[in-house]
Amino acid sequence: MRRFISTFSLTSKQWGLLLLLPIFFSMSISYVITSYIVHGKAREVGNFNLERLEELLAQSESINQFAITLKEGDCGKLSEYMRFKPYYRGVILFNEKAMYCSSTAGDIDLPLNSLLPENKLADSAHYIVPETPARSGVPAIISISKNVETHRGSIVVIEGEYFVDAFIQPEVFPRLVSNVVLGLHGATLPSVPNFGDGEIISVLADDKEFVILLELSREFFRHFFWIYFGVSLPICFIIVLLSGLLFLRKKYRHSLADDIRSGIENEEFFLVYQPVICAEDGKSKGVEALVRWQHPQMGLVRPDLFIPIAEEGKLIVPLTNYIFERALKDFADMKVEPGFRIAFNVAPEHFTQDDIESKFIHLRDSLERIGVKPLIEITERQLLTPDIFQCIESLRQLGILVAIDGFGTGQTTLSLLQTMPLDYLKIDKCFIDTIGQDSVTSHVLDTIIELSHKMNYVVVAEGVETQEQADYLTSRQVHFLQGYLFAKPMKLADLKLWLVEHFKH
Ligand SMILES: Nc1nc2c(ncn2[C@@H]2O[C@H](COP(=O)(O)O[C@H]3[C@@H](O)[C@H](n4cnc5c(=O)[nH]c(N)nc54)O[C@@H]3COP(=O)(O)O)[C@@H](O)[C@H]2O)c(=O)[nH]1
Repeated sequence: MRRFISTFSLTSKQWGLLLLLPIFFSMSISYVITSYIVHGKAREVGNFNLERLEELLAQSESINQFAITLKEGDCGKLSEYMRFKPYYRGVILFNEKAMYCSSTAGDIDLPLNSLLPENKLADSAHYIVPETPARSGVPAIISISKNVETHRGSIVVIEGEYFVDAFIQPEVFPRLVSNVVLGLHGATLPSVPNFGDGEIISVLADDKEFVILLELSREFFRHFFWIYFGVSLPICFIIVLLSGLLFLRKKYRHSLADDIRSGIENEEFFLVYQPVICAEDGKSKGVEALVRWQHPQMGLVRPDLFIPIAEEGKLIVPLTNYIFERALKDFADMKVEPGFRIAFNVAPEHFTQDDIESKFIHLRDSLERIGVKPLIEITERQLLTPDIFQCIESLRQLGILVAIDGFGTGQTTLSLLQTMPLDYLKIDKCFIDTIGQDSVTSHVLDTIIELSHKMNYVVVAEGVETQEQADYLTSRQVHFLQGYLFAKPMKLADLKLWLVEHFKH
C-alpha cells in the first residue's frame, strides 16, 4: 500500500477534492434516494386514503339508495338507519320545494340552496361544502342522489374534518406528512388550507375526481436524509478515493513514462555496480550493473518503481540500450582481471527488436576489447515464450552468457528450466532468506540448487546478507554469491576503489 501511495504525490488541492467529492456525492445520492422514498411513501398514503374515501362514497351510494325509497313521512326510519354509521354526519331528504327531513334533526324545512346553489342538487355528484345546517362553519363532503321523475332526492353528509384528521399515516417517527388537504371541484377541506413551507405533492384519485394534497414533513425528510448520508458516505468515500487514486496513479504513470523518455535523452540515468563473488576463492569475478535515475525534480528514483513503468510504457528497450552504452563508457578505461563479467538486466521484450543480433555483437565486441564478458540476466517478470527461447539460444551462440534472474519468483517453472538454454541461474533473495529456517521454501532452495547442478548451470545466489547464508551456499556448491555481505551496489568511482582494494588481498 505504501508503495502504491508513494507512486504519486498529491497537492493539498487534490487531497481536498478527494475528501470533498465523497461528501458531495453522498449528499446528492442521499437527497435523491430520500426524495424518492418520501415521495413514494406519501403517494402510498395518499392512495390508501383515497381508497378509504372511495369506500365511504360507495357506502354513501347505498345510503342514498335506501333514503330515496323512503316516503315523506318516514323520517324516523332514516334516523334509525343512520344510528351506527360513524363517518357520516347525517342524511338530508329533499323534494322539489325544500329539504324536509334530516337523520339528525328529524322533520325540517330548509330551502333547497341551504348547502349548495339549488341547481347543483340536480346532479348526482359529490361536493365539498364549507358548512352544513347541522354544524355551521364545519366543512363536509356531500354525496347527492336525485330521482329525476319524482324530483325527490337525498344528500349524504360525510364528516369532512373527521376524515382528514383520521388520515392514516404509516407508523413512523417523525410523521411523514405535516398537512393534508382534500380537494374537489375547486373546494378544499379544510376550507382554508394551512400549508407551511414543506414540499407539497398531489395524489389524484383514479377517476380524477378527488385530489389529496400532502405537505411533506421536513423532519421526516431530514431524518431519512441523514440516515442515508451516514450509510452512503463511507461507501462514496471508498469509491471516490480508490477511483481518484487510480486515476491519478494512471496520470502519474503516464507522466512518469514521459519523464523516462526525456530522462534517457538527458542522460539522467546512471549505473551502480554490485560485485559478484566467487564462492570458492572469495574473489570478485564481475559486477551486476544496476540502473539508477536522478530525476530533476523527484531526486533519486528507485528502479523497482520506474522499471515496471518503463516496461509498461514500451520504454524498457531504449532504456536497456542506453544502459549498455553507459556501461561501455564507464568501463572504457578500466583495468579488470581477464574474464571479468558485467551482468545486465534485460527484459524479455528487449529481444523483440529487429536488429537485436547486431546490437549484442556490438556490446560483446566492445566489452571484449577491455577483457570483459557480457552476461545477460533475463528478468522473468513476463512469460518466456518459445520465440524468446530462440533468441536466448542465438545469444549464447554469439558467445554471450545468459542467466535467468530471480529464479522462482516469476513465471518460469522447474519443468521449463529443463528445456531452457541457459548458462547461469540466479536464485532469488527470497529463497536465500530461508537459510537457517525450517520452512517449506528452504527445501525449495535445495531443490533448485540440485536441479541447476544436474543441468550444469552456473549457480549465483543473490541477496546474501549473512555469513551463515554464504557458508550454507558454499557448502551446497553454489558458484557465485552476491549481496550486502560482500558489497552494496556502488557508483563507478567507488567500484574502482573497491576493486583495487579487493584485488590487493
Ligand atoms: N531491466 C532492468 N532492471 C533493473 C535494472 N537495474 C535494476 N533493475 C531491477 O530493479 C529492481 C530493483 O533493483 P535494485 O534496487 O537495484 O536492487 C538490486 C540490489 O541492490 C538488491 N540487492 C543485492 N544484494 C542485496 C542484499 O544483500 N540485500 C538486499 N536487501 N538487496 C540486495 O537486489 C536487486 C538486484 O536484483 P536482481 O536484478 O534481481 O539481481 C530489481 O528487480 C532489478 O532487477 C536494469 O538496468 N534493467
